[in-house]
Amino acid sequence: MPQPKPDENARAWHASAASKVRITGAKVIVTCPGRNFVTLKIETDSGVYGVGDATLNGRELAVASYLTDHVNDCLIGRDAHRIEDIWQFLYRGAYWRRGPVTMAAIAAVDTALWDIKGKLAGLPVYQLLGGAARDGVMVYGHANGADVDETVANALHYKELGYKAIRLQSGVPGLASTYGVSRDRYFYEPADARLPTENIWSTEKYLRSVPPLFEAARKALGWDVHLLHDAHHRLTPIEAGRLGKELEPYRPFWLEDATPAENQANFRLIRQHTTTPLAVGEIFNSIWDAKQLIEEQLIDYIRATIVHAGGISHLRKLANFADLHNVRTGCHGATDLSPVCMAAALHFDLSIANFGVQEYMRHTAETDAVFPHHYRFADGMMHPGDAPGLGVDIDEALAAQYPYEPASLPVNRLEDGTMFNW
Ligand SMILES: O=C(O)[C@@H](O)[C@@H](O)[C@H](O)[C@H](O)CO
Ligand SMILES: [Mg+2]
Repeated sequence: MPQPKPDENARAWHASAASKVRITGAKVIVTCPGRNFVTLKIETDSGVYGVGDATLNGRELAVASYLTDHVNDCLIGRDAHRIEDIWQFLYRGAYWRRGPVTMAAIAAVDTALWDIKGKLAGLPVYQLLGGAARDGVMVYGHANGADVDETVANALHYKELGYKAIRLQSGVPGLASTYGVSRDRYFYEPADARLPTENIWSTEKYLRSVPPLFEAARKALGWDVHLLHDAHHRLTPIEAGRLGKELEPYRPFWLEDATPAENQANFRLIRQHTTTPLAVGEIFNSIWDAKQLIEEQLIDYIRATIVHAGGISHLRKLANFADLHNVRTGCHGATDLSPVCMAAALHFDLSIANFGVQEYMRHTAETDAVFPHHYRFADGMMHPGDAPGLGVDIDEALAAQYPYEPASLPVNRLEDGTMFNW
C-alpha cells in the first residue's frame, strides 16, 4: 500500500486503506440452562460473527432491552474493526454514563468485537492483547459447607482436584443461611426465587465463626494452598479491620468485599488495622468506582470483570492503572457470568502484567452445552485455548430450549428486622 504523500488527505487515505468489515446484524439471545444468561451476537459482511456476555444477575432483561432498544441498530454499518471508536460512541453517546446496565451492554459489544477481530486475524484474542505474559491462569474454587467440618472436607476435595487457591465459605451457627453455601456444594446460584428471598443476618454470629474456620482449614490443608474468603459487603470498616487482624495468623490470600465500597475512603480504616490483603470490585462497572482505592493502595486486588466493567477494552485500562499502584487483578467469575465472559477473562488474565487470580465457579453441564468453549482447567490453572477469537460460542438451537425464568437475588435483614446488605 503506497504511503500517502505529505499533502494527501490522510483521513481519506486512512478511510480507504483500513480493511473494513461491516456490521450487518446484532441480536440478543436470552437463555436459561439452569440460570439466566444474556448473550449478544454481532454478525458482519465477512461471514464472521462474535459473541459477548451481557448477563447482570437479577437484572438480565434490563440489559437485553438496553441492547435491543438502544444499541444494536446503532451498530449496523459500522466497521467492526473500530473497537475503541465504537466503545467511545456507546459510552459518550449514552449521555447517562456508567452504571451496571449501561456498562454491561457496552461490555457485550466490546467483547463480541474482540472475538470478531481475533477470528478475522486467525489469532486467539490474548495474542492481540500482547501475547501470553504467563503459562497459565491460576484460578480459585469455592469450598463451602453447612459447618466448619463440611467446609474443610470440601476444601480438601478441591485440593485433590489440583486447585492452588480455594475460597472458604461456611454456614454460621445460629443463622439459617448465609452467602456462598450451596445446597449441592458445587453449583452455587444465589438468585433462588422470582421475588427476593429475605434472609436473616447477624454480623456478631458471623464474626465469631470465621477465625475457627481458617484455623481448622490451615490445620487440614497446610500452607501450600492459598485460602480466600468473601465477607460479601457485610461489615463496617472497623469490623473488617477486626476480622482482617484475627485472620492474619492464617495468612489469607485475600478478604473480599469486606465493606461496601461506595465510600472508597472506608478502606483507609481497614488498612490502619490489618495487613490481610483486601479484594473488592465485582460490582464495580468502571475505573471511576476504584480510582481512589487504587491510587491510595487501599486494596490489593481489583475484582471488576469483563461483563460488568465495560468489556476487555475498559478492563485493560483499569488493570494498567492498577499496575501503577501495585494492585493486581482478581476477576469475578461466578456462575452468573457466562462461559463467554469466562473465556474473555482468561484471554485478559493471560495477557496482563499484574494478574493475581481468577475466580472459577464451574458452570453446570447444561450451561457448558449451550456455550461450547475451548478453555480448560488442569492442575489449578486455566488457559483460554488457541482457537481464533475468544474460543467460545453459543448453540442457538439449544439455547432456545431454555426460556427465560424470572429470578431475583436475595436480600438480608438483621435479626431486629433492619434492612441490611446481602
Ligand atoms: O465472589 C463471588 O463470586 C460472589 O460475590 C458472587 O457469587 C456474587 O454473590 C454473585 O455473582 C451475585 O450474582
Ligand atoms: Mg464476591
